[in-house]
Amino acid sequence: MSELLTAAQMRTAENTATDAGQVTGLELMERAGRGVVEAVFEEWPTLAASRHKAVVLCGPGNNGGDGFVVARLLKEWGWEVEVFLYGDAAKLSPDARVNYERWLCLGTITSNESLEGGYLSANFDLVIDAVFGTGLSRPLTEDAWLFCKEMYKAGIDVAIDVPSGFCSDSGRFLGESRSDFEGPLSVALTVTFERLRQGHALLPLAGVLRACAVKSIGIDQYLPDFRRETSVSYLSGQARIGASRKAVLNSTAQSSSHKYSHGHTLVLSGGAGRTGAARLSGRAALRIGAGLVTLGVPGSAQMEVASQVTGIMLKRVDSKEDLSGILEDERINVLCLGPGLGIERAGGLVPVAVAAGRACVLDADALSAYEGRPEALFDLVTETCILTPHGGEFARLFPDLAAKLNAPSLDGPAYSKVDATREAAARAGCVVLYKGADTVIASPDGRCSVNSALGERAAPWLATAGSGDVLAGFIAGLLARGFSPMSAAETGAWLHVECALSFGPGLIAEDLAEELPKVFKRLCS
Ligand SMILES: NC(=O)C1=CN([C@@H]2O[C@H](COP(=O)(O)OP(=O)(O)OC[C@H]3O[C@@H](n4cnc5c(N)ncnc54)[C@H](O)[C@@H]3O)[C@@H](O)[C@H]2O)[C@@H](O)CC1
Ligand SMILES: [K+]
Repeated sequence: MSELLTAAQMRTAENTATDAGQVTGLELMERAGRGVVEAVFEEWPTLAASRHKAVVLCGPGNNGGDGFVVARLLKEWGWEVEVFLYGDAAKLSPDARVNYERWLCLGTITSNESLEGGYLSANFDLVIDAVFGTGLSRPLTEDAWLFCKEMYKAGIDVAIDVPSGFCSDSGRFLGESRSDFEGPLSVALTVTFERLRQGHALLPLAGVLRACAVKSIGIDQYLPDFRRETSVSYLSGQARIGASRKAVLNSTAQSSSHKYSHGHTLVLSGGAGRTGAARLSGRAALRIGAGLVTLGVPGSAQMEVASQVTGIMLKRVDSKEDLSGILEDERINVLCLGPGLGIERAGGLVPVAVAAGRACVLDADALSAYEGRPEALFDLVTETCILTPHGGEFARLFPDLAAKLNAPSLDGPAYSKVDATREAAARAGCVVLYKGADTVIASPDGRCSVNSALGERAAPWLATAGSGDVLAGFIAGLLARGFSPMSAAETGAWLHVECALSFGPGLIAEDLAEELPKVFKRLCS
């Protein structure tokens, strides 16, 4: 269950299932409502044991329909339930209408005038959001916002499918940000169906969700064929590291093969006083399993680096010619450039490094050196390269994509970080890893993954100086071990978060690579 779905993919699956006569929309709605109640009792078992008071806020579409089902089921369970409706009951979608009428056999619809003045927070144990789901196609209208705002102010306990107002493909709140609500936005439990939606893994929505439950509504067989290139994988949870990757990682701890059979990574360092970043990358590459790591250092920094490293070799690299000379050694199969490299030095060395045809991680200054002339970089790089920009570097290389991503989203589905990273990879012609707590990795052929450090994998302490240098080193080390660029980026990013979670708060960048043995031991046991 590691794929993320777009609203369109889910809708297609639902339609295929109903067109095939396997199930009706009404039955799917019943299963969805039942799934929500099940998830609530699983999350808070004490709620199942006694009577409580719930309020369900329903919208005009099928999300609202799910809400009417939940209201009925909780009422039948013995709870006190109130229901609010946004919109005109006469215009409800047909399935929602059926469930609205079923609800009216058990209860009433409370007038929306009661919503104001803290009514929700004062009167209910559980506030359930069934206003809008995956059908939200435009920013909330003013009256829709007024309705939803009361719910946000009270704090949403349960959001059905997606918290209302957020786009389930992009994780973005549609429209301009609301100056009349300052949050904090937080949703205790979000219940969705069959798979997480893409937006559940992306910021800002992913930062709002405290827990997500995924419930089956029996249409798994109608979901897209995830072996196709259009799917987006979700790298989260303990089970996300595939058997083959695990085997290779396992061998890093046990192998008796010759060091050169595990690859040789060359990390290029900046000058005196700026060598720490490359040292972090080098150490990370070594820890993750590169057989050998060499730091390419300018003469002025040789003493500084020599006094700091053990287990890593040093080579003097002052010029392009020095680098070309070193690369005559064909056992060097990976280069890592950027951390602490300096813009000027990067501008000189990147073309030589990339032209050597080895696998290549380009990070930090190796990317910033191409600000204003990104095409020059895209002309150079090949499919053996990986670009690992953070937000600022991404905007330097892909200013138009960054602008699209940052512009207010006026239509759903909104342009997402997945869209931007995929476009970037296609344009650059290589794997792009767009960093963040919601790291997105895309390859030029359209394959894409999201690696999350949010929700159950939240590791805010990972946002520490030097953390990105370690990630570049992890990826370089995995490339040295023979991982493909996409696989190296995915596995490196996943392990990066695992190390942070394993270490916990107080982490500094130096700790990340040192935590790897513990993470490997757990993975391989
Ligand atoms: N289609 C199906 O078979 C199933 C759908 N399910 C539920 O149905 C939801 C999707 O249902 P819908 O496609 O009906 O969409 P929604 O219920 O999410 O919203 C659509 C309704 O909201 C209105 N609307 C959209 N944007 C608005 C805005 N900015 N301001 C005011 N009104 C706006 C639309 O006019 C429409 O009436 C899912 O999220 C899920 O909860 C589940 O019941 C499972 C089965
Ligand atoms: K909702």
